[in-house]
Amino acid sequence: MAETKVKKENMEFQTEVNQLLHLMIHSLYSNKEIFVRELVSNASDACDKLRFEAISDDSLYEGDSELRIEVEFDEEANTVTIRDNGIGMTREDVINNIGTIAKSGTKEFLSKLSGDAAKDSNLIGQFGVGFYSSFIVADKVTLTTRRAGDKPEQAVVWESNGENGFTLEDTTKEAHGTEIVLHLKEDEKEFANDYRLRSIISTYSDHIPLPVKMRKRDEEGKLTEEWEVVNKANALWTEPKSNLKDEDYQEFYKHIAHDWENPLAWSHNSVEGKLEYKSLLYIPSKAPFDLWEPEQKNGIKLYVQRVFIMDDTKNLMPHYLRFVRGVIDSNDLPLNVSREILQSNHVVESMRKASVKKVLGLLEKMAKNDKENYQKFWNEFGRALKEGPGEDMANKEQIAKLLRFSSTHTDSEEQTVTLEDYVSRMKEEQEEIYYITAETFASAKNSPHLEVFRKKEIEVLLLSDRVDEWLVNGLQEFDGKKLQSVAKGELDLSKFDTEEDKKEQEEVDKKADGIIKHLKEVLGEKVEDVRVSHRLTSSPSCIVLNEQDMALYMQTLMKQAGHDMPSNKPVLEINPTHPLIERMEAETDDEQFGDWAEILFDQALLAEGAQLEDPAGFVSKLNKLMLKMS
Ligand SMILES: Nc1ncnc2c1ncn2[C@@H]1O[C@H](COP(=O)(O)OP(=O)(O)OP(=O)(O)O)[C@@H](O)[C@H]1O
Repeated sequence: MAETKVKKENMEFQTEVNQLLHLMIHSLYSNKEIFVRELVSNASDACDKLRFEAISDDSLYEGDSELRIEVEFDEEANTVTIRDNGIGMTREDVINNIGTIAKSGTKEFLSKLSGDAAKDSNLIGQFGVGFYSSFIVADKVTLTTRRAGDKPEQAVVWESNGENGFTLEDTTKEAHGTEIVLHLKEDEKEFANDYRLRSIISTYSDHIPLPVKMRKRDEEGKLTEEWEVVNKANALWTEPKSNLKDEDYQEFYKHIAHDWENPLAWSHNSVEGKLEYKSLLYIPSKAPFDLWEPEQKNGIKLYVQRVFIMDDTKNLMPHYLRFVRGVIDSNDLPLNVSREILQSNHVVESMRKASVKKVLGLLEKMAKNDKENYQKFWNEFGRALKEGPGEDMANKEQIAKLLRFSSTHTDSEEQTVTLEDYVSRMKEEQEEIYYITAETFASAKNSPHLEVFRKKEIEVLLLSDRVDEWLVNGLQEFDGKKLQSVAKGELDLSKFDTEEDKKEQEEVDKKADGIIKHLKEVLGEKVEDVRVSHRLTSSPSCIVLNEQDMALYMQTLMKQAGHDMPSNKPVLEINPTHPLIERMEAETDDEQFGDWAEILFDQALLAEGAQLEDPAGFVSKLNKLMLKMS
């Protein structure tokens, strides 16, 4: 059978790659040398993958099992070459991996870029540029690769100038793995230099567990054919802590997390006894771009006896701690551990439990000793941590102490109030922790439900993150004090009332009997009940839900997302001392009263972020009233 061989073909970059390349070249000029780290990281990942696959099939090594990365340069040709004998890529892999961006959320990410180089370079850092960083310094990149186990003739060359797409051509490559030649731009010659490359490698790649080699020099300083290892090549997590400096931990973090910024904190542990493992866990300083995507790309790197097994995003950390990065290296798991085994393995379970404790302990320490950094952490990852009490009952108490909120005490959007702070400010008679949930901070802060609390100077937590309803459901109580929504159920604040207040209230209640009855008749099936409010001081009415009901703005969101929401009827509460209600009481025209009643009800729904069933009807009634006033 005649073999159809593709000689050379031209292909286009995915639109997003073009955009990213353009931005990168223009935003990252102050950080050019990171291309070495990015390419070395990829090479080391490729070696890890081969080592893992070779556990079940060691013919993949093709007789060369000493995994390594080689870095070479040619001053005259103005090139830098980075080579690995890792897993390599097939033609199809190259098309899928290089020239396209498989990351979900890429479009959204690109739309966030502002054109301001400094800001964008930060964002690009979070996104991770990987292979494309080659084009910061090169005007042509040639990548030659062959998948381990394939025939030498199945190799392929990919080439691009970063602007007009790329070419793919079949070739022959004896060694498996990948070689990348960077043809440096005229003004980036400085990188084709022995000293410069060595120093970049030792800065960024000293502690990756693989040797990075460069050509040895002879006594006269001339390059020889021999290779020497230029990084320390020790798996950082296996080193005793006393050998390591902060910078070592920081650079290693950047390598494994594909991040550019230093982490906020880390915890390095060596566990011996029943189980033996080492862990190195980091809290990043910036949320990765995919933190809110359903699936994350990076997570914890699982090693077994120093052999990389897989990036795990599900089994070694709970979902609410999905931002944690690092390495766990076990001596107890079998080398051929699979994803399925990970899901129900008691060794994994124990390591996970202990690692969660480590992370929570690390956060506790930061919250206590380094408030500024903790606030930074909270602003980036607080919403993820808020998923904790619902997800991890066993650590609920500990997580609760780490939570930060906005409250009427500060009235500021920045979440700084702890539950312990709140409890310490509770009134003597107060037994519950009051909160309100709303779609935005402004609507929480300005909610009519808060009026009486402000008057009586009782603090209320202002919750406006999407996850907050889920949080309060999971948390239920703190320090023996129940969390109570100020917008749900009958509110009894009588214990905070003076005798005089109580008497006044009774009179108001009595006086309101007539209008309450009238409103019930008019609103009929729309409401569960109409009653006098003990919540309002300056608004005429508000909506109150049952204890178990989801907040109205959440019901709206769920409906929009296509969920069927059972609609329990709400309670309308009115403030009989409000001039509007007093004016209504005096109304003798039934039709007019009906319009007022509906408007009163609808506007209370609107204030809760609910959607009106008949918005046009509401507007026309309002217009009718306005015309009468004019
Ligand atoms: N040296 C290599 N050997 C084998 N495969 C490679 C190599 N370099 C890159 N790849 C493949 O190309 C893919 C894309 O690489 P790229 O560096 O763009 O992104 P990444 O490493 O997946 O993520 P990040 O952007 O976070 O670095 C990799 O996931 C890998 O599958």
